[in-house]
Amino acid sequence: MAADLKLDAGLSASYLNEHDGTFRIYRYPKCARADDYFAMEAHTDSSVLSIVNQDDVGGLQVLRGGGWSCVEPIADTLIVNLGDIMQAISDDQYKSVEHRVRVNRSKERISLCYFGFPMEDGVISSSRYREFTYREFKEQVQEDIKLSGAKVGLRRFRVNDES
Ligand SMILES: O=C(O)CCC(=O)C(=O)O
Ligand SMILES: [Fe+2]
Repeated sequence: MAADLKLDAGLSASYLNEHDGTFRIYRYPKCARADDYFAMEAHTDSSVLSIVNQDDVGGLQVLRGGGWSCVEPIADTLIVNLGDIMQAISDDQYKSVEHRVRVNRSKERISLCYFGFPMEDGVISSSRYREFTYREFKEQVQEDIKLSGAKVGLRRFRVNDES
């Protein structure tokens, strides 16, 4: 992808530095009222990319063509989701995928997720968004969640978007 986007070595290192990743383990308990709740509400990741290792229970869904598609578990297979920063550095060529996790009625689900983040103070340059650092992006996301209860994300930084 770095080659496709013609990023030089310096930019590749700043956007996807091997020291700027977070690893999370999730346990989603089973729930009899699986139709009433989401295990994780719809969102995009703030990462460059996210790598998910899900077990065989399923529940991850991605928004595709206006509808939600299930990401069926495939043994020994990782899922790579693109995040907001990849969308920005690719000038919207690659899209940050909206996804959510459904609750399972009878089985708990375990997933292992790795999030690759850019360097905190590396400047993200794009023709579609004003220049920002990942630190700024993260702080803005937190502020929006605090004020309105929801992430606004990249739209905040879009050139010519006052919302
Ligand atoms: O557990 C999963 O499969 C996805 C988790 C996720 O989307 C997230 O942590 O951002
Ligand atoms: Fe996510």
